[in-house]
Amino acid sequence: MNEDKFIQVNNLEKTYENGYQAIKSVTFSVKKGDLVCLLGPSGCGKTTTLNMIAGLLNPTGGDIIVNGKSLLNVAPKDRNIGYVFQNYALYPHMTVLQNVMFPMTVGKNKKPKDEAERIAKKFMKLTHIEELADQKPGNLSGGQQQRVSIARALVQEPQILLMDEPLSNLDARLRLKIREEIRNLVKEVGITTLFVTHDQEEALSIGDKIILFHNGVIQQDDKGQDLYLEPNNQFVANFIGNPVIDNFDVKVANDQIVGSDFEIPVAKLNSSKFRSKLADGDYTLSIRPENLKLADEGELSEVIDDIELIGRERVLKFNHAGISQRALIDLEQEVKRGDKVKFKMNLDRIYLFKPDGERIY
Ligand SMILES: Nc1ncnc2c1ncn2[C@@H]1O[C@H](COP(=O)(O)OP(=O)(O)OP(=O)(O)O)[C@@H](O)[C@H]1O
Repeated sequence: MNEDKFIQVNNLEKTYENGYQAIKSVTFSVKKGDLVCLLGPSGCGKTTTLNMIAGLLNPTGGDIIVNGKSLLNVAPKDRNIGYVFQNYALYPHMTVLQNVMFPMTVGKNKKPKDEAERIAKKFMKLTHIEELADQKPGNLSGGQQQRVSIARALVQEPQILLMDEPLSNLDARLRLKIREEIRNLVKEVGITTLFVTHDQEEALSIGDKIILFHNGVIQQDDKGQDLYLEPNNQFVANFIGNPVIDNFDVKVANDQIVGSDFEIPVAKLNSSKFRSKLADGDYTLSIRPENLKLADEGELSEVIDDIELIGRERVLKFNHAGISQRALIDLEQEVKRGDKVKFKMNLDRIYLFKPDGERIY
């Protein structure tokens, strides 16, 4: 078995019975022990992919191989996969201990009671719910219920763990705490995990890598930092980053990039960063707000409309050719609403996208 391809998804497809193609030839692999996030907007196909791996849905094409073995003809209960749902799915009439022990009291994984209890307590310790053993789920907070469902998924020592938006029912502060706990836990247990989320910040903070979906197609499969710094296309550039990336309509002609009220000679760009030849035509020039610097001379002359404080930085908002844009600056720099300023673009950090989203620079 190749540890780099512990999970191998090959040309996976799913067309629902109504003819809707939710997954279009998706291929990716996951390294043993990694925590990989499936990220994307609502409806992009994350849950469909997870459910095919779990065996809750049948693919209409392709294959899913885990630890060198295809899962396609293996019944869901025999796949040895742990699944943590968004809504916890705990048994309300059972105590926490009974819930966590449950998978070891039925079917082929049935274990003697004292052994089941010992294993349950081991995972309850890891998920910090030992003191809740005799409580019923109805008496627990959302975060505690989620810990119970994670402990219950882990007791069978599954070969992989699937988590579908496990934090979405928690408040913002608890989400931050539990996501750290989940990352520490899966690393401690060493279990290969697929984690579905629509929250880019969550994915960037916990994923060893991120697979970004849109319309049933993988847009980029990379480390978080690479999605941020080297987006494959316009969708990735727009989806990743907070505040969002600035986009300017430009035309390339006569070796100049011409926007509304600014011009950049193509010769000033870094020739090693072109992915293909820059033909004349329409493009979007994109730049992250932190790569616009206040300067005495710069490509953009703007009036600041609004200023927003976020942590140690400030977001300056301005309107360029009818579109609201942003620059991110340090707190120390003096700027007020209504000020006329100039921004210099870091030309090593701009992107040029064709109208179909393909990245050229
Ligand atoms: N049983 C079904 N029949 C037809 N279409 C479906 C069915 N289930 C899901 N879909 C469609 O397939 C697409 C992908 O759905 P999926 O649930 O995988 O998205 P998702 O990325 O997990 O989104 P969310 O975050 O909203 O759950 C959506 O457009 C959805 O409407």
